[in-house]
Amino acid sequence: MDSENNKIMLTGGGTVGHVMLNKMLIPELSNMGYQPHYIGSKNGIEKDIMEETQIPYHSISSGKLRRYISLENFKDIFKVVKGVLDAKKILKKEAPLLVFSKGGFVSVPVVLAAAARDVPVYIHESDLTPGLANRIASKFANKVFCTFEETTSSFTDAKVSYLGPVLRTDLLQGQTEEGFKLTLFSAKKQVLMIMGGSLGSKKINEFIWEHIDTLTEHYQVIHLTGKDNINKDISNPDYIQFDYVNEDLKHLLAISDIVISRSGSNAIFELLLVKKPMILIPLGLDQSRGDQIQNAEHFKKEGYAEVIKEEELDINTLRSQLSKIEDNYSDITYKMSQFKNAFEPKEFARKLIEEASK
Ligand SMILES: CC(=O)N[C@H]1[C@@H](OP(=O)(O)OP(=O)(O)OC[C@H]2O[C@@H](n3ccc(=O)[nH]c3=O)[C@H](O)[C@@H]2O)O[C@H](CO)[C@@H](O)[C@@H]1O
Repeated sequence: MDSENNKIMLTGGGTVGHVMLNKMLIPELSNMGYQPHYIGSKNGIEKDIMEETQIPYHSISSGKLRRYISLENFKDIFKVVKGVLDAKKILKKEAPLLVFSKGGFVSVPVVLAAAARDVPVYIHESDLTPGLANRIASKFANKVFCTFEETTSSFTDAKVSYLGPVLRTDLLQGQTEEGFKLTLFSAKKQVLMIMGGSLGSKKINEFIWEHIDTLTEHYQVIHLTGKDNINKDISNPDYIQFDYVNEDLKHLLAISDIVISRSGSNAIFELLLVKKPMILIPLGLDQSRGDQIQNAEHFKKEGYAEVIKEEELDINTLRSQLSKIEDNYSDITYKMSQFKNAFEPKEFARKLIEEASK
C-alpha cells in the first residue's frame, strides 16, 4: 500500500440505502487521518447527501442495470462504458488507497475501473440476497462484507465476511421531549410512525391518507412520506407529515411506539437498534428482486416484526397486526434488547483500513 496517499474513494448510490454507510464512514475516516472522496452519478440522491459532507465529489456517467430486456439497456451500455472511462480517469488522478462500494448501479463502473487500475475494492451488501450491482462488483472485490450471515453463501467467487449491520448509534440519543415538540403530540395516545423507505412509497402513502381518520382514533401518526410527497389536503391534529427527516429522526423514533415500514435493510436494523416493534410492508416482486420480502420474513422469523404483503394491505389486516404487536409488546422489545450484533461506523472504518493494510 502507498503510504504517501491517504485518499479513500467511496461509491454507491441511487437510494439512501446505498449511501448511508458511506456518509457514516466519512467523519470516522477523516478522524483517522484519511481523505474520503466520492464517486457518484450526476444527479442521484448520493450527490445531494454528499453535498452536506463537503468532501470532494466526482461525478461519472451512469446507466441502470435492468433485469428485463429493454431498448434502454442498449443506451445504458454506452453510459456504463463511459462511466468506466470517467472512473478510470478519476482513479488515475486521485490514486486512492482503496475503493469502498456500497452498491447501486453507479458503483459498477467504479469497481470495474478500480480493478483495471489495481486499486483494492471492498464492498458492503446489506440485504439477504445481493443486488445485481454487488453481484457483478463482487467478482472484482478483495472482500465483500455482509449484514446477514446467510448472504455469505451467495458470493461464490469472492472472499466474503459476515459483519452484521453497521448502524448510526446516534439514533439511540433521541429525546421524547424533542419528539413531542416537533410533532405537537403528547403522551395521551400511542404514536405510530409510517416510514415508506428513503424515497417514500406511493402505495403506503395513499393507504395511510385513505384511512387516516380511522388510524387517529387510536394513534397519533407520524408519516415520513418521501421527498415532495406531502398531502396538503389533510388536516388532523393527531397526524403530522414530514417528507424527509435527518437529525430529527432519532427524536421522532423516541416517541414512536410502533413503526410501519418498508423493509429496506438499514431501516429495519435501525428500528431493531432503537427497539421499535414493526409491521413491515415489503416492496413487491413487481418492483424489485424481492430482497425486501426476504428481509421482512427474516425479521418475522426472529420475532421482531409482523409482515403484511403489499397486495394484502387493508385496514382490517393492519388492525389485527397492530393488536398482535400490542398484545406481545414487552416480549418483542425484550427479544430486540438481546440483539448485540451491530457494528459502529468507527469500528467498521478501522476494519476497512486494517483489511487494506494486510
Ligand atoms: C427501492 C429500493 O431499491 N430499496 C432498497 C434501498 O432501500 P432504501 O434506500 O429505502 O434503504 P433502507 O431502508 O435500507 O434505508 C433507508 C435509510 O434512510 C433513512 N431515512 C429514511 C427516511 C427519512 O425521512 N429519513 C432517513 O434518514 C433511514 O433511517 C435509513 O437509514 O436499499 C436497501 C438496502 O440495500 C434495500 O433493502 C431496499 O430494497
